Amino acid sequence: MNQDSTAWSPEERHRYARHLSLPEVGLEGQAKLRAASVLIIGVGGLGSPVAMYLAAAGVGRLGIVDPDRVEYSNLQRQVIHSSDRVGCPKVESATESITRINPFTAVTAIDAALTSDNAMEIASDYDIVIDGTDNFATRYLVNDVCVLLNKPNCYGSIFRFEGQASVFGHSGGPCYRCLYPQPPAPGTVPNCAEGGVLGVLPGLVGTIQATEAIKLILGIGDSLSGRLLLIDAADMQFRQMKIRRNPDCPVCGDSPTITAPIDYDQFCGVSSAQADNDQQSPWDIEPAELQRLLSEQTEFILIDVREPHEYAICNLGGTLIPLAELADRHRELPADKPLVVHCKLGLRSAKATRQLRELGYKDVRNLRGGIDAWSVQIDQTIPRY
Ligand SMILES: Nc1ncnc2c1ncn2[C@@H]1O[C@H](COP(=O)(O)OP(=O)(O)OP(=O)(O)O)[C@@H](O)[C@H]1O
Ligand SMILES: [Zn+2]
Repeated sequence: MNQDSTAWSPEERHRYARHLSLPEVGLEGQAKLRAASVLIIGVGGLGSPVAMYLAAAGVGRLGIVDPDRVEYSNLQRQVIHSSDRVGCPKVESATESITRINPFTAVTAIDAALTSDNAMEIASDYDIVIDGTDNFATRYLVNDVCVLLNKPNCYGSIFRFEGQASVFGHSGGPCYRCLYPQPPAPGTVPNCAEGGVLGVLPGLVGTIQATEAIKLILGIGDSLSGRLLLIDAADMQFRQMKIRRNPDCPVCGDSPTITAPIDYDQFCGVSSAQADNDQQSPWDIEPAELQRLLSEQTEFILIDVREPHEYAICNLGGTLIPLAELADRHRELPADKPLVVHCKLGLRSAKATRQLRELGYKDVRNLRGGIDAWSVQIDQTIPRY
């Protein structure tokens, strides 16, 4: 404990009054909270409620790490940020909010990504780590670092209406790798940007992560270590699954083979997927070239393979045939005219382009980077979503 636990200002006593009257917390517990330090990786959907509640609860020192800037599309769920902070570094915006909530909480803001090179050094300075990130490479990194440093990892993840939470690497309990030894194949699990997410869901999951951290600090209750909580917000069902430590786990098992952070992009196949993505296909068309075709009134058919609800957000006026319907509806398309296919980011339309070529359409091209690239490079009035 880095402070005299009996020295409390009148303001602090007043601020924490409802904790002080709770026998499980009291002055002793509040002193534990004040002496504690928690590292929050990512101040997005999950990290927002985590940081706000830990600050409000009186955790003495918070570290926040995130390389991102606040965007309008974040504000539907990332409640630590506000409209006037769009464009600001997320850690800067979060620091302001935390300090406004509780000036007794010290904040270390790191405006950078947690990587294999910096993670051990950053995490070693904290008692507990909270994973508020949205990608598999970082989840495995956070997991391994926590196991290697023997720090509990309060984990949460969200997708659409569903969430998960657990505590990994705590007093002999399992780790994330014990539960998921292998990452999913790249591109098989859509992220929130592609799949969408109910705005309130990270509030639900993030507050569970914050609750687990507070319980660990206070040494009360039964933590989620060894249990995976599965939340379905649509039906409001909470289920749990027992998870056990895997003695063959490469990081927390009996004979670990991972003794330092590895290359997580490579482990998750991100680097090769990125390389494939970066590699220009001979069937690609750049936004500028499509713009030229449109302005020269060249005869071609523009096809949008997104979903109707995406088309309603913004469109380039193309014919809407969602990718899943293409096999049935391709006959609507003329076989003798050039086709340009697009979607949001260029991945679904790359599949559609392949599919149409296999079906015998000879002149089919894919808008590289999708309507998102069009919005950035050609027409900023088209909203990015
Ligand atoms: N390696 C990392 N180190 C630090 N922060 C990370 C890392 N990887 C991801 N993050 C952060 O985790 C946060 C996750 O938040 P969230 O999933 O709500 O989405 P987002 O990336 O802001 O939103 P969207 O996907 O809709 O654009 C983001 O702020 C992101 O920058
Ligand atoms: Zn493990």
